[in-house]
Amino acid sequence: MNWAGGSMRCSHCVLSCCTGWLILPRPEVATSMCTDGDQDMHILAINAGSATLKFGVFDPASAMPVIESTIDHPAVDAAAFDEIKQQVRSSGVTSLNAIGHRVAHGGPFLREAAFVDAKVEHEIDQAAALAPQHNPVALAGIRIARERWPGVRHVAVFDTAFHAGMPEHASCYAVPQSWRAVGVRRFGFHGLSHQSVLAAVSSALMRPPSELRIVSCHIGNGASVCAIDRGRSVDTSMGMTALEGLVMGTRSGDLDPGVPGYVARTLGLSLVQIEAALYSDSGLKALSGVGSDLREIESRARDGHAAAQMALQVHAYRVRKYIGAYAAAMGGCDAVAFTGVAGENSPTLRCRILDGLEFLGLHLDEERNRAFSPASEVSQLQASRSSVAVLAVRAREQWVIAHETARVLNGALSAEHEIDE
Ligand SMILES: Nc1ncnc2c1ncn2[C@@H]1O[C@H](COP(=O)(O)OP(=O)(O)O)[C@@H](O)[C@H]1O
Ligand SMILES: CC(=O)OP(=O)(O)O
Ligand SMILES: [Mg+2]
Repeated sequence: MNWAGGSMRCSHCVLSCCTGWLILPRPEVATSMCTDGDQDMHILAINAGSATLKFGVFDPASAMPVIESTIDHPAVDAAAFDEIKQQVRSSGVTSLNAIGHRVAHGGPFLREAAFVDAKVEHEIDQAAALAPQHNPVALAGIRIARERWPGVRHVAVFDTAFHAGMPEHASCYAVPQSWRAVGVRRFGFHGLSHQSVLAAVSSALMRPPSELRIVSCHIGNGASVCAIDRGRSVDTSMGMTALEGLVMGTRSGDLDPGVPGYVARTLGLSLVQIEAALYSDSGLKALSGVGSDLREIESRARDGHAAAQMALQVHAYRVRKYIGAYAAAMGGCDAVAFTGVAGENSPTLRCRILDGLEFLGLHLDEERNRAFSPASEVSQLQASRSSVAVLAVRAREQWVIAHETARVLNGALSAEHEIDE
């Protein structure tokens, strides 16, 4: 295997021209060719989201997972890890080189993937107030995994890292200096997903990241849009917390900052109650009245359920506004990409969102849109007359976690090697 400069390089992988960026091996050539005779490496990647727990075992030299699976509830507990361990065992993997954990918020100091030690654990814990639905769960996962696989190294991989270089005009809130001094600023999330969209779009369009202005839309239970300008996140819809931006399964997204004060005074709600309502009882769940699952809401809307139809319109309108705003932020847009479980699986969602963006030169091909299956990894969905590419991309967060974990592991191994010499 070719490891250079602490990041993975392989002559058979796509995007090898884009040194320094995530390189996704093409499935048809990656398996075995990239290993160059070295022993297989097995990395378990764990991605605890707000609605689902996804995991996979990867050999970082291969695009194909050894196993990849989703547990359809967000609980990260002993039972979930029994299930993971059992699936790892039945896949034939007998030992793991490392375990990578997705951690949503790295706080102000953790700007890249790192081994989990006491200091890193402390920072993840400190950032829990900024990601209350995610960081405590990730920490719980790290602690259970440490018990289940003693002796294996654990790496934390952060959603916020991809946005760490966001320009100040996008990361800054216009609030008093004393607030900014205690860390009130925008961070952004879903970085692993947006990072893999960048690689997939670049590969599909056969253009390097340095030539592309991409609006990446990650839509699952949590959802965010990212403006990726020539390889760099220059803005994203989530901010200091994962509450800002799009309408989500149970989260409100953007809100007039005057609302919390108003409902506190008129409804007598405490800050804790307001926060809980904005995280867990808002979004599609509040608007539709039939729960937070987009599949169910789309089905009810088809049957004429008025609140479900309204919820879908508000949801799509918010995404559409961000696409327009980010095209303006980047001075144009070459590609709009959809990823995340809902973004990949729902052609009607993509259609609703893009309806009205023809002024950008963006035209969807209905047939291609309907035909996309996440099994095909990435597909172009634009009509031939469209000057903006439209893509659906299978989210590869677990793969990015494994890739980053391997990078940290190999960095440490080569440092140990240098010391030995
Ligand atoms: N086929 C589908 N069509 C539309 N939405 C879907 C489909 N399958 C799942 N979803 C939505 O995706 C959500 C789960 O998204 P996911 O990205 O796994 O969640 P998380 O935010 O926990 O990472 C579900 O709650 C559901 O609303
Ligand atoms: C940050 C976030 O909302 O993540 P998820 O979509 O996995 O819940
Ligand atoms: Mg997720």
